[in-house]
Amino acid sequence: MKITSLHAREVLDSRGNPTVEAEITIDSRFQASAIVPSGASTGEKEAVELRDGDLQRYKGKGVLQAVGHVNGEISYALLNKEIPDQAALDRILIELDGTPNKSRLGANAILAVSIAFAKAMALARGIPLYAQLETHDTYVMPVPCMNVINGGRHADNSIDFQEFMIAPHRAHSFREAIRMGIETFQTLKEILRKKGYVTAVGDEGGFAPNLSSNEEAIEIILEAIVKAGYAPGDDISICIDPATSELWEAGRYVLFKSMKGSLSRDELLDLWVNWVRQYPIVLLEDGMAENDWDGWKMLTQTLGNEVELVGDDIFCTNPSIFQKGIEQGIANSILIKLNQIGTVTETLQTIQLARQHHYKYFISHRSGETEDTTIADLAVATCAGHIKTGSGCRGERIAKFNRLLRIEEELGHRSRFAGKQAFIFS
Ligand SMILES: C=C(OP(=O)(O)O)C(=O)O
Ligand SMILES: [Mg+2]
Repeated sequence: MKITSLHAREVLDSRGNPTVEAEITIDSRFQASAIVPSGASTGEKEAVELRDGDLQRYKGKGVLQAVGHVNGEISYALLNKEIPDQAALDRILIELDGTPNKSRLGANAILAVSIAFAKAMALARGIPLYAQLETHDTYVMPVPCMNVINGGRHADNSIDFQEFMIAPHRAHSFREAIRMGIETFQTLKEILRKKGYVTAVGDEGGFAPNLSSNEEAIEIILEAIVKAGYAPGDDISICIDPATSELWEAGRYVLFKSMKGSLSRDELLDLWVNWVRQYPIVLLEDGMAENDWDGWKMLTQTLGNEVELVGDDIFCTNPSIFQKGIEQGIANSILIKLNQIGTVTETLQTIQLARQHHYKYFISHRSGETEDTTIADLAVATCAGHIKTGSGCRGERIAKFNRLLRIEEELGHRSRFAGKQAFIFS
């Protein structure tokens, strides 16, 4: 296989910020493109997203340097060379960059090329992207964990915690799960409207009302589940990502939006214990901050046998940081975001590590997304069992749901819906 053309350009993500799109042609015939997403509540150890910093363009957020690296150095290294597979391509990109965090060429430049190559290889082999990423006889369709109430950095409202998701797990298929989730989402909208709350949405498409407390977010979602005709816990459970690294300040958790006060790690732990025992919560992501490893250990020791504890900011999809976390008994699940690490190969390595150590892995979008649907294929390819990709009213999130609906139809009897088993304690 030879890359016969490679071109990048600056396009926009769902927040209207520039991002990198790369277009690759293999053997002059197979052309594919990929666009990288972008986070807002990013982990400190994520691979570096290169931004121009030129305040005259897009308030410093342009990505022309990263685009230039694809069109210049990266093209020069790749064009017309024999590249047998993804691992070989990603090795060249990593070595060319030469830094531990992809800060020279930019993880946005590198990942766009890495994903576009995977797609072009799939075309060249005449197989779907999910089969190119991992080939199995049968696949697992993921439970869509739909973020129906947004807070934290993803919405200008009164809620401290970033994501309140519903997981419609008691379904026979992905198609049915989506219907259950959307019915609940639309019922939630009616309830919010009747209570006089705004029904405008946050970055990931969940509603962003000014609720009176963080608990009210859970209570109102439970009300919507019941009103939509489903049983909380049996049919639809709740997942939360409070994104607590954003709250961590001088050794305390500052709830700056709701109570203008702060909690110690023991107090925050108490809050999670109460919530997990009181509500049908099956998954808690980033329940402690990335720089609070002691808090994470306490959280895992206390709740690690009751609920899926997902590490996002603390692991950054990075196999060596994750390895350390495993050794220290932190979490029982890892969030997977391709752009936190910057290549397809390293993402798959991290997933492999999770499998070896019996951790769950949860595939995720970013709060700044695009029409690129690679994560839908990644979730199916790796039989991850669950995916979070927003809610039911923003095109860049719906694009992933629609891709999953098409994959399920295409696979027919070669797929089964994950159901509640997707979560570590079902
Ligand atoms: C998706 C998330 O948000 P962001 O993309 O802003 O990091 C997250 O924190 O899990
Ligand atoms: Mg998170």
